[in-house]
Amino acid sequence: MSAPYDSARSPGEPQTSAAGLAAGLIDAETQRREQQAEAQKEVLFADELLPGVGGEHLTLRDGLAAGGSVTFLTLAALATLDELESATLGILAPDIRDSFGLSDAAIVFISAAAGAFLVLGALPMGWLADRYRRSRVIGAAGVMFSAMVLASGLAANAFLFFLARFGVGVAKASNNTANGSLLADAYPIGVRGRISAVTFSSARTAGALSPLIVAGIATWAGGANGWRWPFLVLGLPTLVVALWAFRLPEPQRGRHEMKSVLGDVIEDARPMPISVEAAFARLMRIRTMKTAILAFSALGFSLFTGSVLSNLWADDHYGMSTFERGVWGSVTGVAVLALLPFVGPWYDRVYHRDPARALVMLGYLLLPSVVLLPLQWFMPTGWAFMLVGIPGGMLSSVAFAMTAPIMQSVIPYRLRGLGAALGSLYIFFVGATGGAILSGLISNAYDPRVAVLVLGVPASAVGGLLMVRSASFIRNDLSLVVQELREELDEAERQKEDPENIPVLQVNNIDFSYGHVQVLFDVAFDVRRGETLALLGTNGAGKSTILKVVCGLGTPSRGVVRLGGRTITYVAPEQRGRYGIHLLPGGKGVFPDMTVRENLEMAAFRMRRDVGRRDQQFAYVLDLFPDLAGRQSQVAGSLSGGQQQMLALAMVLMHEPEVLLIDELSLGLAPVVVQELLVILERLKADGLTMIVVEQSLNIALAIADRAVFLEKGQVRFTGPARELAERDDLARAVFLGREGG
Ligand SMILES: Nc1ncnc2c1ncn2[C@@H]1O[C@H](COP(=O)(O)OP(=O)(O)OP(=O)(O)O)[C@@H](O)[C@H]1O
Repeated sequence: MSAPYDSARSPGEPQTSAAGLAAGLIDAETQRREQQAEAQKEVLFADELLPGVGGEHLTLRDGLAAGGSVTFLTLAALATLDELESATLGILAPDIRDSFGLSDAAIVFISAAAGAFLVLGALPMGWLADRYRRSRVIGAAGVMFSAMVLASGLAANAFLFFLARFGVGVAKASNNTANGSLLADAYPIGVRGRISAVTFSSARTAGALSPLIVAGIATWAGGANGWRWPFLVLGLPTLVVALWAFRLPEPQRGRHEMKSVLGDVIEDARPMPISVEAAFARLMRIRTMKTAILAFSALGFSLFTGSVLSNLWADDHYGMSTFERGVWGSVTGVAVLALLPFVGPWYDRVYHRDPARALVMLGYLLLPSVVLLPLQWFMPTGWAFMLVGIPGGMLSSVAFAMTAPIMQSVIPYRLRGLGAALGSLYIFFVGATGGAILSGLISNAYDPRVAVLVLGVPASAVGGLLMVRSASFIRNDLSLVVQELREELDEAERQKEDPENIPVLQVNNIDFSYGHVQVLFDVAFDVRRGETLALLGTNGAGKSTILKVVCGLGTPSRGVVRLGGRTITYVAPEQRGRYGIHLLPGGKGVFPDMTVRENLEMAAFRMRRDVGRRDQQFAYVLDLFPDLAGRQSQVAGSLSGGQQQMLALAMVLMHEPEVLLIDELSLGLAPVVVQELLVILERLKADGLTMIVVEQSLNIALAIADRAVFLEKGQVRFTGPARELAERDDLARAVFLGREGG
């Protein structure tokens, strides 16, 4: 790779001075930034074309009817039953400690780790939710939850108890990921706020009742083993609901977005598996999502530790009794529950008119705490302290309840499970864990009040302001959702009209960035079966980057890659390899200390179980490269540059590629070697192989390519027959200049 080349200068005016070169580079970078700023500003569609915006306002009843209320009731029941046992570890800690002969530190460790397990489970659950029938994932997670809760009650020793709690945490992670994803596809966009509010209320109520129920069952059972009974009693109902969940219908992914934007639902009968890495790379490019996650992570610093710190302060500073603090906790809990029935419908109404406004309003719900917190913590009496604390707590909690609907609207529908997992990782690991550690340290060094003032107040301010800021991105992010859906519809229609003529590879509307630097802008081209396409362009134009995007080594921030009509944008590189996309990278691509034969055997590793096919492929490759056939025992590092390039090509061919991507075929090779390589490529072409060849030399490209794509500064400037490019003086000259300059 090399720095951008100033293609505007003519061959007669070489820029020899360092200052001239620097000026050229600064110029090129300024142009790129302008291009990037322009691309990011772009809001492509009017508000009423965005998913879930405009049109008729839906009642909750109509919304639920659209997806059948069974799904909602089952998932709300699961979330609620999960919460019913949430107080077990807290309430029963002394009994469990005595029963297993543990120290205080050990039981505290098990309780704290149980929270972390929930976060650990988010990733696998999200991954499963994006790949498989969600009803099965939810059913299996429910059965696992139930079994693990029962196992907690039956555990014979502390280690088994710990393992059971690990299972409970992991299984519970399905609530945020798989359940959320299923709800989003089961019910229309217009009721997401209300659905989330009702589920949240129901789970919160169960959470509030949990201590009472757990303590009640343990007391009723009595004795040294009384602590085991709450687990045994509360584990069973989940099993019944989980078995029922297996039967829930599986709605098509993204159907409500499709209906809202396209008025129609497109079937994707054979969706490709999604890689976690690509999904995360794509998700972190959704600016609304990124900012909202950061907002809630910041807020986590005050949200998760607020209650503990307040209780400590109420006890130490105001001398409030446990009972008084209990009453206060319940009043705050009830106040949140009282507000939720209003906030769900309110969110849905505002979002329906203007999604950006919904985010601004959520940000505003978080900001009053900036004033209320300091006020609360300097109150003269305990009761005043409690009373002033209630409104801030209420507002933050209801804003938190609306995280799910926000995420569901901006995350691409194929990535909902992993998107929710990413959100959980940030919010709980950064917000909750980071908040807990810092609050603990500050609180120990000073007191809880200092911890809240130093941490809680800025966290609320940052959280609220980030939320308000996220509002400025949502139109753009939703526009991208619309654009992707429209592209899918166009493609579905094209495939229906002409099913015989689907390009083997499609690259559509691709934007790609390295960090914050965007280097591809709206790149699009097709490759037909058996065709050879040359990718040409100035240095640094983005040719190698396109190959990375096609073979999965880079995830685009926008756009689609398809293989044989199937979307592979988020498919892992090794999986793409299995589907037939292979890259021959520029530079040395062999193991220098191994012999030629060993190199080829490494490449044939995949076929180790199919000896017949392996031998056949060996024969094919050795026939193509007779020079290598005679050097099989020679160490690869001792071959000439050209022979090494041939060996690298032979190794890629051992994988039986369907689409072969070749980066810089002729780089650093003598013309005579390049000629030999061209003869081989001709033969591969005759054998029907589809190829994309990145080339600096126009002559070489013209010699092998049927069609050419010319790139400049990350944009396609020309697509057409290769010989037409040769006639385009302006572009052809840039390639030659690039060659000279590179
Ligand atoms: N890993 C990377 N991190 C950051 N920037 C990168 C990275 N790789 C490439 N770039 C930049 O991305 C732009 C496109 O690079 P790319 O290698 O795709 O261009 P190219 O057309 O293949 O050029 P060349 O023929 O010089 O290799 C260039 O500005 C380059 O500096």
